[in-house]
Amino acid sequence: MERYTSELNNLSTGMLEKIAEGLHMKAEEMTELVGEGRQTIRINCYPPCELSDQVMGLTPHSDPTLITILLQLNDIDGLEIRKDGKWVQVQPLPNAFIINVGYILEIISNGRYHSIEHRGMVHPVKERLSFATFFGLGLDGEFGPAPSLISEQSPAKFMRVKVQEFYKGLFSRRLQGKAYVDTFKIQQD
Ligand SMILES: O=C(O)CCC(=O)C(=O)O
Ligand SMILES: [Fe+2]
Repeated sequence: MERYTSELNNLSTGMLEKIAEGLHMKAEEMTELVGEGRQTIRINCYPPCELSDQVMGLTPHSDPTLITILLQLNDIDGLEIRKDGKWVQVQPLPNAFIINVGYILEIISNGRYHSIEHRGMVHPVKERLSFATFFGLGLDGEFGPAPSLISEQSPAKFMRVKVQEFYKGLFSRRLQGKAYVDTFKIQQD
């Protein structure tokens, strides 16, 4: 477990560096924004349910992370993402991770990356297990769109927010689609 979490930490750091490069952010900016980051893990266990077409395992949401690295432990279908308004199944591939973009990356990238709305469905006869490793921010400090991505032509689309307030606000509301990120949007006219 210790090895898994530390390897995944390296993987997420490497991915965030590449994402920063792709966004043409200043090289150190992502490292400074993320600091030591905050890694948390959730193991999801969805028992089988005969009425699988009438119940939900995990309600639609986006993760409060920069990125989430998801492992479908026993390769059972169930993860769905919302694409163009429709729910699309994500087929588990053996020995492959699924990377989800979360709210924090959406805000830091000033909306260039979109957090992905997803949900967990249950299987009629098989138990489903998934292992989610979340990469968020340490509780001190604040974050907002990366300064190097903001200009007169490309103004900030999101407000800056204290990390603690961000998490506090999140946990005081119901898990509900992507609505939370919208509360940080700056109205453009
Ligand atoms: O079970 C899954 O595949 C998704 C889990 C998930 O979205 C989460 O833990 O945030
Ligand atoms: Fe999730």
